[in-house]
Amino acid sequence: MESPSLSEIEAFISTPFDYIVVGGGTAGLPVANRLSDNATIKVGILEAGVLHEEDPMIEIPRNMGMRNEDPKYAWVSSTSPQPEAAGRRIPVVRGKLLGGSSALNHMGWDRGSKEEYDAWELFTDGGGGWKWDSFLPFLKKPEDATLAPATRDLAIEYSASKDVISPGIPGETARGIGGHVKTCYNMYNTDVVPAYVKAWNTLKQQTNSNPFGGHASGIYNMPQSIDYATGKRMSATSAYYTPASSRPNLKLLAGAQVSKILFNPELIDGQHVAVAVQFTVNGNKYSVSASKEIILSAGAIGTPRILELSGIGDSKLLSNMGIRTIVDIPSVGENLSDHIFTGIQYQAKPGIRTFDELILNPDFAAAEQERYAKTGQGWMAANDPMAVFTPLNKIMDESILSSKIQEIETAVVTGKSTGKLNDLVTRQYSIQLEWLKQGKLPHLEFIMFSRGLGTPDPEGNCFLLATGLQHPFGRGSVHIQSADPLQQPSINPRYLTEEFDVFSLLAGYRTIEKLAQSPPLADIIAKQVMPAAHMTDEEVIQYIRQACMSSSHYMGTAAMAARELGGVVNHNLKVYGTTNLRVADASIIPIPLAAHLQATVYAIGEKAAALIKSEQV
Ligand SMILES: Cc1cc2nc3c(=O)[nH]c(=O)nc-3n(C[C@H](O)[C@H](O)[C@H](O)COP(=O)(O)OP(=O)(O)OC[C@H]3O[C@@H](n4cnc5c(N)ncnc54)[C@H](O)[C@@H]3O)c2cc1C
Repeated sequence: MESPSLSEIEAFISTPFDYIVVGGGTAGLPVANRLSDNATIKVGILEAGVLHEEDPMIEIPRNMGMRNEDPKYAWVSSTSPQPEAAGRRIPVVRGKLLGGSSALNHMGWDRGSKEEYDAWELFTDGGGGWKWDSFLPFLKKPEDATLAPATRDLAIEYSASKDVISPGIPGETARGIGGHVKTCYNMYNTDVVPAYVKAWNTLKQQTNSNPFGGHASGIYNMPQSIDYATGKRMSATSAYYTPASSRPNLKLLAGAQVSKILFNPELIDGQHVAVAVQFTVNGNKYSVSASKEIILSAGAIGTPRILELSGIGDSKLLSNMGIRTIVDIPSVGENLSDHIFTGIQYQAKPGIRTFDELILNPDFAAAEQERYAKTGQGWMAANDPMAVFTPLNKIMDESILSSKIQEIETAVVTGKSTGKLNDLVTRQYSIQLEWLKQGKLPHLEFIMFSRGLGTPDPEGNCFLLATGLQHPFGRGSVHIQSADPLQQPSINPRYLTEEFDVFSLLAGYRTIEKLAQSPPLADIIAKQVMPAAHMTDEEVIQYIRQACMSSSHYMGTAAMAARELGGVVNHNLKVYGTTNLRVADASIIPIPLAAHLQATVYAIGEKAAALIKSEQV
C-alpha cells in the first residue's frame, strides 16, 4: 500500500483549509468538488485508501467483484457471528480507495419511490426539504443520462406483456442530464435476459417504463454508472474528483486514516466547535485544521466509528473504552440496516451463454477483450441490468400476508419484537407496516446474475436468481471495540433476527422457484445446481440462514432524525451538540430504502454541499 511521503503530509497539514472532508467516497467527493468550485475556499480531502488511476480492475465493468477482498482496494472485514444466520461471520465489503464503494460497486443506477423519500421528512419533523419534491433536483443533479445511442429499453422490448406501467412524473423530467456521473443502458445482454423478462410477465409482474418517476415497482432495465462513449465505470473519482483535481484550492491526502475529530475546548452557545482532524499514516499521528467545517463522509461503517473515537456516542460505551464523552448520543452506530439476499443457481441448456463463457472459453474471452480495447463495448462493458422490485402482495396469497403483517404489528405493539424498540425504530416500524398494508412499495428485489458462483461447469453456463430484502425489520449496530483507531469496529447487522424478514425471504425463494418453472425461462434451464430442489419450508429457511449474503447496502448508523427520536444529525446534517460537524453519506438515511444506494448517496453529497454553501457568509 502506497503511503503519502512526509513532504506531502507536511504540505497538506500546513494548508489553511476552510473545510476538511473525511472520506473520499461516493458522497465525500461531490461535497469536495462543489465546495471547491469557489476558488477562494480551500478544501482538503482525507482518504484512508489510495488513488487507483486508470486501473482496469476498477474501470472495466466486467472486472467488478474481483478486488472486494483485496486490502489495496477494500476494507476487508466481516460481521460478528450472526446467530440467526448459522453463526456465520458474513463479509462486509466497502471500498477503501479514492471513490469509496462507488469504485467497487455493481454500477446499478436507480432510486427509491416517492413515498420513501417523503418519509424522510417525518423523521426531521418537516425541516430541511427532505422529501421527494424538494430532493428530486438533487437526485437528478449527479446524473448525465446517455439516452442516445443507447436508447433501447430492453425490459420493454423483451416484454411479453403490453401491460406496461409508467406512473409518476414523466421519464424525461425524472432523469438527470448534464451531471457528473454518466449513465447508460447496458451494452450487452446475455441469452438468459429475454426469457427472464418474459417469465416475469407470465407471473403478472408489469414492466415499469418509468422507474425514476417516483414509482419503483415492476420490471425494468436499470441504467448503469458506465460512460457509454468509453465503456468505463464512472466512480466518484472519475465523476467528481478528476475534473476538479487541478484546482489549486482542492487538496487530497490519500493513504491517511482519520482517527478522530478534535474540538475547541471553548463552547459556543453550549455547542462544540470542531477545529481539526487527527489522522495516522504508518502509525504516526498528525492533525490538520479546518477553519469552517468538517464533513464526515466515511460511509455507514466508517462514520460512526470516527464519531465514537471522537467522543460522540453512547457515554456508557465511550467510558468503557476510556474515551471522554463530548456529546452523549446513544444512537450513534445503532439503526444499521442492509439488504440481505439469497438465491438459487441454475445451469442453462447447451448453447445458452452467460458471463461464465468468458471463463470457460479463453478464445471468446480474448476476442471480447480485444473488442473492448478497440471500442469500449461488448461483454467486458456489460452487466446484469434487469431489476424486478415487488411488493409482497404481488407474489403471495393476500390472506397469509395479512395474518403475518398482523403478527409483526402485534409483536411491535406489545414490545415482543426481538429488536431494540427505541423511538426511532418504533416510528420506522409504523411507517414500514403502513407500506406493507398499502402493498404498493417494493419489499423484495429480484436480481438475475448471469453467471454462476464458484468454478464454471464446462457442461453448461450457469446463472443465479436472487432475491433481496428491501425493507427489513431487523436493525443492527456498528461500534468501536476499543479506543485504538486502527482496530476494526464490531459490525453486527443482526440479520434475520426478525421473523418477518425470514418469512419475506422464504416468499422470495418460492417465487424464484415459480419463475424458473415458467416458460420461456423454464425452457432454457437444464437443472437446478444449488441448493437441492424440492425442499420443505423448514429446509429452505435453514438454507437461507446458511447462505444469505449482504448486498453491501449499509445505511442508517448516523440517522438524520430529531434528537429526541434517536437521531444523530439534524435536517442540516449537523451532528447534534456541534456547530460545524456534518455527516454526508449513507449513514444519514433514516429508514431502509428499497433501491441500490449509490444514486441516493451521490444526491446526499450534492445536497450537503448546497446546505453548506447556503450558510457561507
Ligand atoms: C460490492 C458492492 C456492490 C454494490 N453495488 C451497488 C450497485 O450496483 N448500485 C448501487 O447503487 N449501489 C451499490 N452498492 C452500494 C453503494 O455503492 C454504497 O451504498 C455507496 O457507495 C456508499 O457511499 P458512502 O459515501 O456512504 O460510502 P463510501 O463510498 O464507501 O465512502 C466512504 C469512504 O470513506 C473512506 N473512509 C472510511 N473510514 C475512513 C477513515 N477512518 N479515514 C479516512 N477515510 C475513511 C473509505 O475508504 C471510503 O473511501 C454496492 C456496494 C458495494 C460495496
